[in-house]
Parts: sequence; structure tokens; C-alpha cells
Amino acid sequence: MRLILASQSPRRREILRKFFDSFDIVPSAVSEESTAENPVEHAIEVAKRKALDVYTRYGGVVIGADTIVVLDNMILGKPRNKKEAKEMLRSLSGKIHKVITGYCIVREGEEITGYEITEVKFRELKDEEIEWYVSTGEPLDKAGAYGIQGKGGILIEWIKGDYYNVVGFPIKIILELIDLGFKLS
Ligand SMILES: Cc1cn([C@H]2C[C@H](O)[C@@H](COP(=O)(O)OP(=O)(O)OP(=O)(O)O)O2)c(=O)[nH]c1=O
Repeated sequence: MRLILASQSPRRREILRKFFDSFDIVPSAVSEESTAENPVEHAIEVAKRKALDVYTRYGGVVIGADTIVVLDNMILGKPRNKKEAKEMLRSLSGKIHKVITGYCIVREGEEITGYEITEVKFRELKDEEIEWYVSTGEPLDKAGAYGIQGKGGILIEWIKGDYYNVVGFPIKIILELIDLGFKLS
């Protein structure tokens, strides 16, 4: 069965490519708003919308995912501009937050949903560090305004849990695909 990643994220593509040889990529264009009552439900709802959008057009086995950063029960999505990126980084400084990725795999009308939570502790950041990091341009397409896999790694004191989950593609998805019969490359 054809495997399709419903994502424009280069990070998700790279992680999936580490484990599986052949799959297609079809980005979805759905809204990332939701009426969910809590962050986990929100991430799953959006992931499901992404996967179903592509599944209804192409069929196959479709994976959708949504990554959010949650600080004190507030969802930080992708910053809209540099000012918002600086505010997000200031609010994360010195604190522990959660990175939640909700995912959905759709095949033959059946949906498998799940999520992973990783805790991340930021160092106390100096204003100059925030200025420098935002000037690199890295924060703009990323939830919480940082990328752990890039220069943003320097902002972090520790993480607890699945590293790949922070980048946007938890290992749980790989395990689900193995259960569905896909072979590791
Ligand atoms: C916290 C964090 C997020 N991110 C990224 C992962 C996601 O790509 C992005 C969150 O946005 P998402 O809406 O989950 O994904 P996306 O818009 O990039 O791609 P698509 O909806 O097409 O699947 O932030 C990192 O790359 N590194 C990090 O450390």
C-alpha cells in the first residue's frame, strides 16, 4: 500500500526517510485552528484533519502530524513575525515546557491516532542571545519559535523523552507503521 506523508515539513520528511525507503509527500492545506478543550486534543484534531484531507484525495496510508509547544497550559504555535518570536523565546526562558505532537494514520477509512509528550527545559536566556537567535531566521516556521535540531539546540538545558517528537515526528509513528506491516529500510 502506498505510504503518504501529509506534510510540508522538511524535518518530518527527513525522519521518515531514515526508516522507510519509499513514500510520497502531499502537503495538506487545512486550518490549524480547533475547538479542542486541551492541548493534546488540539494536536490530535489538527493532525487528523491534515491526514484526512490528503486521504480523501489520494487514498493509501496517510500520516498527518501536528506539533505544538505548551507553556503553562497555553499553546504556542508558529510565530507570525520576529516580534512574536522574541516574545515566545522570552516566555520560554528558564522554564520547562511540553512539546506535544499529535498524529493520525488513515488507511481504508480507519484512523489510528496518538500523541507523544516531551518535556524541554530552556536555559535562562540573555536578551542578546534571543536577538541573535531570531536574527538567524530559524524560529519563524517552528512551533515555540525554536528548532532543537538546529542552532536552537544551544537554548536548551535538558529534555525528557523522545527527541524526535520535539522535531515533529515521534518514534511512536514509526512503531505504528511497523505494526501495520511496513518494513524498515
Ligand atoms: C519545537 C520544535 C518545532 N519544530 C517544528 C516541527 C513542525 O514542523 C513545526 C510545527 O508546525 P506543524 O504545524 O506541526 O507542521 P508544519 O506546518 O511544519 O508542517 P505540516 O503541517 O505540513 O505537517 O515546528 C522543529 O522543527 N523543532 C523544534 O524544536
